[in-house]
Amino acid sequence: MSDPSRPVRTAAVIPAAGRGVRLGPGTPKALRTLGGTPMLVHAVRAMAASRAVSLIVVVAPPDGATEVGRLLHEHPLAERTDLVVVPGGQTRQESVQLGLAALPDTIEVVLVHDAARPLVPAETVDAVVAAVRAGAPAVVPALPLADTVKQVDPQPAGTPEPVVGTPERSLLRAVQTPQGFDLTTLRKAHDTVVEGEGATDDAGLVERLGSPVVVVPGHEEAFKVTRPLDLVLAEAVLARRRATDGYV
Ligand SMILES: Nc1ccn([C@@H]2O[C@H](COP(=O)(O)OP(=O)(O)OP(=O)(O)O)[C@@H](O)[C@H]2O)c(=O)n1
Ligand SMILES: C[C@](O)(CO)[C@H](O)COP(=O)(O)O
Repeated sequence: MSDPSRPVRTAAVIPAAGRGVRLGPGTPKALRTLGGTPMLVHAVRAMAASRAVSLIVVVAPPDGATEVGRLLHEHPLAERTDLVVVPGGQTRQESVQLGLAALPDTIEVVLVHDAARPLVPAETVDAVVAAVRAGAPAVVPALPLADTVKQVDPQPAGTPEPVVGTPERSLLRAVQTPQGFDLTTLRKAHDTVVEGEGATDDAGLVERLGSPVVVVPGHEEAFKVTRPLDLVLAEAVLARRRATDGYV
């Protein structure tokens, strides 16, 4: 177990290079506004709200790094948090890899947080950091499922899909971000696991190395803005926070 009084340099990589196809046509998802403020700015503030995080690397749309840099300049953070913007790639995995490449070797713990989860509370971020600092090489926040899940035999659109199984729901968790890692472990995972091997999150890459991954409690407000209805929910959560918590 590490000495909790020793400062551990912690960074956050925020992949924000996706287009947001499922949200519908428009500007890249991370730049769409929530309560008048770009989703990305909310996500950056959520990471900076954790006192552990001293560096944030934002991975911008490949042709949008200058615009994102300008935008973040207009929404400055407290002085204790450094900010770097790098251009992203064609897939989330590639974008995270580009973000990791921008981290100095002095960083020991890295969080990877979707720009598309703008409302994650600071307590969730801190719980992930604490679990990595306590010795887990990979930590994911997650929640139990509300729905029953069926495994199907996929068919072309319009054809009913035969059910082939019903996994035991109590054993399943819906995984969120930020996911936290010992930086050496995550770099090794990204260097080792080839794109397209089916990992849809960073912890999935670490699992493929055979390294342990643990779950800590996630939060309902850490949901991913994926489809139009998610934006409605996000606006409502934000309005409630602004009315009750003085959130900006
Ligand atoms: N090439 C990509 C693709 C995704 N992401 C980021 O990964 C996070 C999670 O992805 P998701 O919510 O699925 O975003 P999109 O890929 O933009 O969504 P869609 O699949 O609907 O286009 C987002 O913050 C997104 O910006 C990224 O940095 N680079
Ligand atoms: C990383 C993630 O947010 C964990 O739930 C998720 O896998 C990203 O989903 P995507 O739709 O594949 O970008």
